[in-house]
Amino acid sequence: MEESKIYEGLKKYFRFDKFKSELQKQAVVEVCQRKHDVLISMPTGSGKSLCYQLPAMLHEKMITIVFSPLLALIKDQIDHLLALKIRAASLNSKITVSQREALIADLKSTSPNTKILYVTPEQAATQTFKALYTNLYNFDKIAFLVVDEAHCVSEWGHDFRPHYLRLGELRIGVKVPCIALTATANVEVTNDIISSLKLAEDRKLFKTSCFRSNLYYDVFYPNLLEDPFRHLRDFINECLNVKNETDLLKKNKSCGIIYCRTREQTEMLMERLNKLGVKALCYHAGLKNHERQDFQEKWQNGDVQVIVATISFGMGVDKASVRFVVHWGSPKDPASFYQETGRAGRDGKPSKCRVYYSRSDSKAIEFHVTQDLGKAGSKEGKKKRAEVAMKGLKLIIEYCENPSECRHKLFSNYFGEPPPKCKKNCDFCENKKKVNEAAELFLTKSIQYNSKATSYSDMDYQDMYGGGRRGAKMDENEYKNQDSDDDEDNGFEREQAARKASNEFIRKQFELRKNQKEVSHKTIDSLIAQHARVRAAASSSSKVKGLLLATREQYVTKLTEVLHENYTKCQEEQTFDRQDIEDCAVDIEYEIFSANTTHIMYKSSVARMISNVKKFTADGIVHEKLLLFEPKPSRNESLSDLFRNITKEQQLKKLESKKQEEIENETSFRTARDVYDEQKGRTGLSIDQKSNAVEEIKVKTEPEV
Ligand SMILES: Nc1ncnc2c1ncn2[C@@H]1O[C@H](COP(=O)(O)OP(=O)(O)OP(=O)(O)O)[C@@H](O)[C@H]1O
Repeated sequence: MEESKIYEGLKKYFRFDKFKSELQKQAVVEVCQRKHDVLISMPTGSGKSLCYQLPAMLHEKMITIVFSPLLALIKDQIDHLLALKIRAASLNSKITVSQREALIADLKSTSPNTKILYVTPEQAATQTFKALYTNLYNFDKIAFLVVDEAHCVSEWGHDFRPHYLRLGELRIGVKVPCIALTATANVEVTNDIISSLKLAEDRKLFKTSCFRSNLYYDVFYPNLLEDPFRHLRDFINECLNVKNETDLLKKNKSCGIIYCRTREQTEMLMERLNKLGVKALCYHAGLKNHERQDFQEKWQNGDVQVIVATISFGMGVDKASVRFVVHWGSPKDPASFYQETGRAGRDGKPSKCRVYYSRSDSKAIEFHVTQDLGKAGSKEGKKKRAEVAMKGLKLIIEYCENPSECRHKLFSNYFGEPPPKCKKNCDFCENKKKVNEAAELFLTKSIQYNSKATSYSDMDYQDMYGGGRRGAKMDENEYKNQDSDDDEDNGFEREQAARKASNEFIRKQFELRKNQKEVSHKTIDSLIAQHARVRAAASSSSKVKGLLLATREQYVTKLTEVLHENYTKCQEEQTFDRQDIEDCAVDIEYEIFSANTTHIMYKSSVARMISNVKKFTADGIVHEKLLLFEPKPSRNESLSDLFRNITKEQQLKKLESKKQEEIENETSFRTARDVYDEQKGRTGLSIDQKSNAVEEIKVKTEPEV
C-alpha cells in the first residue's frame, strides 16, 4: 500500500497529520501490507492502537477482529472509535439478544458495516463465535486478527488470563495476519506470545525502549516523614500547579492517580486528602456500579483532579494530562508498576511517579503470595505464577528499600534492555547520597519498629489479612473481568462482628447486673480480658499490634476443633475430655502468641499449626502436642462460660437475696451477703461454688444458741 494512501487515512479517519513516532509509522506501513504476523512491543501511551486501527480502516470491505481482555477497555476503544465515526462493535456476554442478532446479521452480510469487532477471550471460545469466525474466514472477510494486551497469554506476565491461551487455536489453518500488541513483555513473555499465538517464523517485531524519559521516579518513606498526609498533599499541589492551564478545558487540565492496595486504604486516604483541602474521589470494586462510573467520569471530565483507587482503575483510561501517579504503600511487581505509572504523562509532558513505601504493605503482598504458593500444591501453573509474583515483589522491595541504581533500571532490567540514559529523571540519578541516606534511615527505623511494634504504617494498614485481602481480590477480579469472587478470608469483618457482639453482650449484661448504671469501656475490656479463654488476654493488642482478642479466641476454637478431630480419630484409649483438648489448644495458641510480634506472623503461624494438625489426622497419628499435653487440675471461667452463666447467676442472685433475708432475720452478725461479696470480689467463684459458699457462710455465721 502506498504511503500517501496511509497518510490520507491517518488524516481522514483519525484526524492526525503525522505519526506519533517513526516506529508507529513503520508498524502501520508493515501491518497494511498484510504479509506478515507482527508483534508490537511499545511503551504505554505510545499509540499502539493506531497500528491496527488505521490498517483496519484502509482494508475496505474487510473486518478486523480484536481480542481484548477487559470489557471496560473494549468500551473505551469503541467509544473512542464511534466518536471518530468508525463502525466498531463488540461481541460479549453483556449485549442483549437483539443487539447480538443484529450484529451477527451485519457481520454475515455481503458488505458489513462493522469495521472493527472487539471480542473478549471468553467469548472467542464459544461455539457462536467460532461459527461466525469460520463463516467470515470462508468468505475472506477477515483483514487482521489482533491480540491486544498480548502479555496476558503468558504465565510469566503480570495479568495472565487462561482464556488467552486458547486464542492460538483460532490461528490453526487460517491464513490471516496476526497482530499482537503489548507494553509489558520481557524476554520470557515475548517467547510465550510467539509460541502461544503461533506467530510465523517470518514475523516482524516492532519494539521500542521501555524508557519513558518524561517520567520522574522517586520513593519516600512515610515513617520518616513528620506528616505523610501533608507531604502527599504538598506533592499533589506541586504537581497540579501547572502554569498556563487557565485557558484549558476542565477535562484537559492536570490531574493525578493514587493507587492503594485495598479499598479501605482508598477511602481513608480520600478522606484525609479532602480534610487537607485536596478534592479527591475514590474508586474500587466495592462501590456500586453507578458510583464507580460517576466518579470515573468526574475525574475524566476534570470535575475532580485526584482519584484514589485500587488497581481496578486505569485499564483503558486514556487521559493525556495525568501529571502524577502515586503508589501509597507498595507496587506489586515491576510490570504492574510500569503499566500503572505508564498512565502518567501520555501527552509527553514531564510527570511524576512516586512511591510512598510502607514495609507493612509489601509484607502484606508477600503474605498473600506465600499463601498462593502454599495453595498451589502440585499445580504447576499456579506455582509458577506465584513464584513469578514473588520474584517481582522482591525486585520492588529492593527498589524501595535498597536503591543502588537508577530507578528506570528496574524496568530496563525487567524488559531485558540496556540501561536508559536517565540523566536526572529519578531521585537516585539526581541525588544518590540523599537517597541512600533516606534508605538507611528507613532500615534503621524499621528495625527499631520491629522490636517496638509501633509504626505509622501499621496503624493504617491493619486490614491486610481480612477485608484487605478480600477487597484486593475483588478488585483484582474486577480488573481481570472475572465475575467470580470467593468468600474466603473475610476474617476482618468476622473479627469486627465477633468483637462487637461480645462487647455488646457483656455491656448489656453488665448494665442489667448494675441496675442500668453506665459501665466504662475500661471495665468492660478488663472483664472481657479477665474471662477470655486465651492466656495474657489483656496484652493481646499491645504485644501483637492490631491483634484482637476476638481473633485469638476464634483461633483457639479452630485449634480445638482440629485437635479434637485428631484425638477422636487417632487416639485409641481416650482419656481427655473436650475441655482438656481446649486447654491444649490454649497452650498452643499462647506459645504462638508469645513468639510473634506482628499479627500477620501470628496468623500465619496459627494457620500453619492448624494445617499441621490436619496433616497428622490425615496420616492417622495423634498430634505431638496432644501426646505431650498434661491435663490441668483446675480451670478458669471462660468468656463462653461467662455468657452461659450470666442467666444462672441472676437466678442465683434471687436465691441469695432470699437466703440473705432469712439470715438477716436470724442473726445480727455479719450477713452472708457481706461475706459473699468479699469472696466474690477476690475469687470469682463458680455458680456451684458460690451457692455452696452461701450455704457454708450461713452455717458459719449462725448464732450460737
Ligand atoms: N499519530 C498520532 N498523533 C497524535 N496522537 C496519537 C497518534 N497516535 C495515537 N495518538 C494518541 O496517543 C494516545 C495513546 O494511544 P494508545 O491508547 O493507542 O496508546 P497505547 O500504546 O495503546 O497505550 P496503552 O498500552 O497504555 O494502552 C491516544 O490518546 C491516541 O489518540
